[in-house]
Amino acid sequence: MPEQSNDYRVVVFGAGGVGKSSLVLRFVKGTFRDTYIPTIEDTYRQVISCDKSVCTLQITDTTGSHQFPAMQRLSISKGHAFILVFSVTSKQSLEELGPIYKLIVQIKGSVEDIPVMLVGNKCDETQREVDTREAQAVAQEWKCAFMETSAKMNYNVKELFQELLTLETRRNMSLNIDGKRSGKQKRTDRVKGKCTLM
Ligand SMILES: Nc1nc2c(ncn2[C@@H]2O[C@H](COP(=O)(O)OP(=O)(O)OP(=O)(O)O)[C@@H](O)[C@H]2O)c(=O)[nH]1
Repeated sequence: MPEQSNDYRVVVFGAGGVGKSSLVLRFVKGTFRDTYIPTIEDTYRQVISCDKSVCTLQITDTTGSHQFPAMQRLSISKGHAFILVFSVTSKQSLEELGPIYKLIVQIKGSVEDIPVMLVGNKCDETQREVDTREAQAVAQEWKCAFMETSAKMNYNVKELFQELLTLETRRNMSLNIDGKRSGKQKRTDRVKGKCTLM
């Protein structure tokens, strides 16, 4: 799918089977499947309203299997916002996000300038390995937002993408107020004004 210059690019990372594709498919198509089909990489587009115009949310669902470091770096370089997904049923899936978070910081400089959401999916499951407080503590340490979701029950899915846009809107506003815009920040400044899902 060709990229367009006004695309706002969101990249979804996380270990295999945590529910990345399920979250994206629930959001974009409103569907959910119980069967597990591992993803190589898929990209979806969703039109969103930005102020008085529209722009496109481009969502890249990455593979949960081993992704080549060069591919990971490329996805991060091109991304404007990131969703880091783990499953609340797997502590290991939360731990596996550590290296990807560090790579984002390394490539982007700081996560304070870009919207990053830590997401605990499968919160409908009762057999938890990660409780909410534990995940909140990680999010605090990483200076990013946190949300629990269930792609299965359609819980907090739309809210997750809306929150990401709200973070971006706030970031733009604070940049406007400060009047400071470095070249790097300007590159990610794709959506303007108040952005909402259509
Ligand atoms: N209970 C529950 N199961 C879910 C949820 N989201 C996804 N699943 C199930 O978890 C399995 C894996 O979901 P996927 O969306 O394919 O996971 P993924 O992270 O995209 O996996 P990879 O493509 O390997 O990276 C599937 O069987 C889904 O039905 C959820 O919110 N709750």
